Parts: sequence; structure tokens; C-alpha cells
Amino acid sequence: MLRTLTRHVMASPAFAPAGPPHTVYVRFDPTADSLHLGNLLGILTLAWLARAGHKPVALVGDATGRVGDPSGRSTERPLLDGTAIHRNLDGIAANIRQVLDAQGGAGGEPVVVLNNHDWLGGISFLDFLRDVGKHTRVSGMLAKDTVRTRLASDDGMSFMEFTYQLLQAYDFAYLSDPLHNVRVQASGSDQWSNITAGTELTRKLRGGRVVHGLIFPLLTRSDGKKVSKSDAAGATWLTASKLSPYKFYQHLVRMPDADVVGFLRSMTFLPLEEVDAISTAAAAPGAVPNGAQHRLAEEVTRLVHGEAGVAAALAATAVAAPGRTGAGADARTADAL
Ligand SMILES: N[C@@H](Cc1ccc(O)cc1)C(=O)O
Repeated sequence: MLRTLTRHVMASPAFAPAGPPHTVYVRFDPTADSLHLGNLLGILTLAWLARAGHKPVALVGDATGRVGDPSGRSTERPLLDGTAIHRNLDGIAANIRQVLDAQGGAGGEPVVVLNNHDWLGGISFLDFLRDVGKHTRVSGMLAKDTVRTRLASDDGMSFMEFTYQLLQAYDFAYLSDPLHNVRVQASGSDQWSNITAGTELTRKLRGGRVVHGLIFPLLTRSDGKKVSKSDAAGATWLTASKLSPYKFYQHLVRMPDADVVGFLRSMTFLPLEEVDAISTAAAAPGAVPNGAQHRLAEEVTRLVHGEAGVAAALAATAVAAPGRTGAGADARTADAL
């Protein structure tokens, strides 16, 4: 999936590591004060591209977060107020840096985290209509899947949601300017309409400038749930104060057998041959119970919480389940970790 796709992209002449480096942006959602396991795909996409010599840029969509993307939703999102968004932005930027900078950031430099309120927040409505609206055909906006689906529903869609695609499109045009020089927007596949709105607007506003989209399949679980959705244990937050490295590790250990190999491929940097070997070993008679899950938990905990996080998680796991067999394990101690 992501891994195969990223490898495919790297192999194309435009992205070959030997080709010119590109600046790539991925946007992260400011609706909570921490990112969760599902967001790791976007972070790892940036990390893979950085490994191939490209420059990662993370965008936290403060301005767009105030409006709310209608993509994939049947009803309008609740509006977030400015204070909540600001609190969220700090937490999210810290998550992005905690993972990406440990992987070498942007060529050894800390990764740049931008906030689109910095350029969208100051534009007046009249200027937006003249500079962006003038160059946009309503027919193109109406043809987007998201808009068509919502218009066919009983509630329809508000003008605010309808214009969302223009805000995101404007981000791409703005980021493609020499200050940031972004050429690629990467995202989950649900963002296709918004990304193409951006490639079209950039071409119109910036004298034919060509920018590209890179989408990856959203990671789903075998039970059909999105990875972002909380299960009984709550969301798998990346912020240690919301979910300790031990609990984070435990969430991953509980991954169903049907999902664990897919996660090892997309959410770790393990060579694919090694993933295959782990998968074969897990299916062999007499295999260690949950061996693949423990390996996944260890690798992903390392990516998110570093070596110290892995050590803390393993120590706490040993307390909670000595030798992984002690039924009378001190679960309360572990719960407090
Ligand atoms: N619409 C995207 C977020 C986004 C916002 C602004 C952008 O420039 C890019 C992406 C989402 O909901 O996931």
C-alpha cells in the first residue's frame, strides 16, 4: 500500500532520488490536541520522501480547520473556536517534530511546520473573491464528488463548506511560491478533489505552474473501522501525556492478526523481506503468541516515543504480565503507567 506506492513514486523519473529534490507538504488535522495512530501515515510519507532526498513540510490547517472540510461527511462539522484550535496546534506540531526530527527532519534540519492562518487569516473577503473567485468556475466546483454527494442529500451544504475547496486550493498556490517552493501535496485518497482543486488553481493563478498530488489509501482495519476511530481503549494518541508509551504499545499489541502484517508494512521502516519473515514465523506451528504484534508495537513505539519509550513500555509490560504468562499480573500498576 503506502510502501508499495511510495516505492513506485520514487521510481518515477520525477521523484527518483537522483532527480531534483521536491518540497512536499502534508496537512495535519487541528481538531484535537494530539495526533493519533492514523496520522502516522502522513508523517511517515514525509519521512520516506525525506529519506529519498526531498524536503518535507508539515501544514497545520488552522484557517481551514475553522471552516471544516466537508469531504466524506454527510453533515457539517461542529465549528471549532480559535482558542481550542491554538491549543491543538501546539500539540500537533510537537507530535510531527517528535517523529520526523528523530528520523533526520528535513536533511538534518528541523522540519518546517506552517500554519495556513498566517496567509489565509489576513485576506479580505473582497480580495479573495477578486483574486481567487474570479479564476474559478462554479461548474468545476460543483463537479467535485464531495459537493455532488452533499447536494444530493436532504440537508445540502452551506456556502461555507462549498468554498472550503478554494481555501485548500489557495494553500497549494501560495505554498508553490518561491518562499516555500512546494511542488507536491501528499494526502489520504479522500483528499483527491481538494488536491486537484489546488493543482488547477495554481496553474491559473501562477501562470501555468505545474504542481502534483500524491495520494495513498487510507488505512482501514479488517473490521472496517478507520484507524483514527477510538475503540473501547480510546484513541491511540501520539502524545505521551495523553497515552503513555506503555499504553500506546498495548494498543498495538491488541491489533487483530488480520491487520498486523499490513500495519508492519505501512507503519514501520522494516524491510519488506523482514515483514514477510515475521508474517511466516507468526503463522508457523508453535509460534510465540502475538509475536508479530509485539514486533509491530516495538517498532511503532520506537518511531513515536524513541528508544526510551520502548524501554518504558517493555518494562511495564513485564510488570503487567511477567513472562507474558502471569495471569495474576499486577494490572493496576500497569494501568497507572
Ligand atoms: N482538507 C484536508 C485538510 C487540508 C487543509 C488545507 C490544506 O492546504 C491541505 C489539506 C482534510 O480535511 O484532511
